[in-house]
Amino acid sequence: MMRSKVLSLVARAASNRMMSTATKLTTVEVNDKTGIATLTMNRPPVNGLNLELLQDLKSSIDEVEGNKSRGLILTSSSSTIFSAGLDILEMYKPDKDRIRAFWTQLQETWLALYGSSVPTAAAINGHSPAGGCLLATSCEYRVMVPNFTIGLNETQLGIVAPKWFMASFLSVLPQREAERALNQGRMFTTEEALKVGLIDETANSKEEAIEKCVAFIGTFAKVNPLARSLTKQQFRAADLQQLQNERQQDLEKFLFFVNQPAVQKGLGIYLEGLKKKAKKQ
Ligand SMILES: CC/C=C\C/C=C\C/C=C\CC/C=C/CC(=O)SCCNC(=O)CCNC(=O)[C@H](O)C(C)(C)COP(=O)(O)OP(=O)(O)OC[C@H]1O[C@@H](n2cnc3c(N)ncnc32)[C@H](O)[C@@H]1OP(=O)(O)O
Repeated sequence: MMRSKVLSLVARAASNRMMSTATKLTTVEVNDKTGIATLTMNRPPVNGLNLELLQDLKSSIDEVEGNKSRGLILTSSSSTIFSAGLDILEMYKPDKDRIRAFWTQLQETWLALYGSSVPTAAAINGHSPAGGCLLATSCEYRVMVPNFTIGLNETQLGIVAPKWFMASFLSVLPQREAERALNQGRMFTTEEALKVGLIDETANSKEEAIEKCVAFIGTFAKVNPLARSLTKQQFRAADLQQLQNERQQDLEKFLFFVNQPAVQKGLGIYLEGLKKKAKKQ
C-alpha cells in the first residue's frame, strides 16, 4: 500500500492503524498498543466465501505476515454471522473457469491461515457453519459469542468435507468426536462447542471476544517468536504438506464431485430452502 495512504489512515484512526482498505471485503486494523492485527470479513449478508472474499482474505493474511504484527484475530463485521461458509452460488451451476479459480483460491487461503507464522485467534461473533468453521478451526484459539452455531455440516448438504477440512477440525477435536460430528453434519451451539472443545472460551460480545483473543496472543509475549512459529509449523507441517502434494488431485476430485447431477440437485434444493426461509423472516 502507498505510504501516503497509510499515513492518512494513521491520522484518522487514533490508536489503531488501518493497514488495508483497498478492498471492502476484508479490513486489517493493527492496534498500536498491542501490535495485534484484527482481520474483519465484510461481505454482507452472510460473509459467503466467494472467490473475491477468499482472495482478499489471503492478501490480508499475507499483509499481516509482512507487517510484523504480533498476532492475527479473525472476525466479522456482521452482528450475527461469522461466515456462512463457502458461497453455494460458486458451486451451484458453476462457470467452468471460475469454479477452478475458486477452489484453488480456497486451498491457498487455507494454506496461508493454517500455516500462518503469527499466533492466530478467531473471535466468532456469529454463526459459523462449514467453511466458516474451517476458518475458525484453522486458527490456534477460538472465542465465541453465545446463541450461535458452529460445525462442519457438509453431509447435511449432500457434500463431503475434503481431507484438509478434516485436518483443521482434528487439530481441535479428538478423532472420535470429529468423526461423529462430521458424519452427522452436526452444528454445535456455543455452549455445546465449549463443552466438546471446539471452542476455547465464550464471551458476551464481539468486543469481549476480541479482548480474550488478545489475552491468548499475549501468552506468547515472553516466548521467542522464531521458536514459537517453528514449533507451530512442525505441528501443522504434515497437514500442510499433504494438501501441497495433492493440490491438483484435490481440485479435480472437487470438480468431479461437485458436477455430479445428484450433488447439483442437492445444492439446488438446499439453496431453495435457504431462500424460502429468508423470505419467511
Ligand atoms: C469421495 C469424495 C471425496 C472428497 C470430496 C471432494 C470434494 C468435496 C466437494 C465439496 C466440498 C465443498 C465444501 C463446502 C463447504 C461449505 O462451506 S458449503 C456452505 C455451507 N453453508 C451453509 O450450509 C450455511 C447456510 N446458511 C445458513 O445456515 C444461514 O444462512 C445462516 C445461519 C448462515 C444465516 O442465517 P440468517 O441470518 O437467517 O440468513 P439467511 O438464511 O436468511 O440468509 C441470507 C441470505 O444469504 C443466503 N445464504 C446463506 N448462506 C449462504 C451460502 N453459504 N451461500 C450462498 N448464499 C447463502 C441466503 O440464501 C439468503 O439469500 P437471499 O437473501 O434469500 O437471496
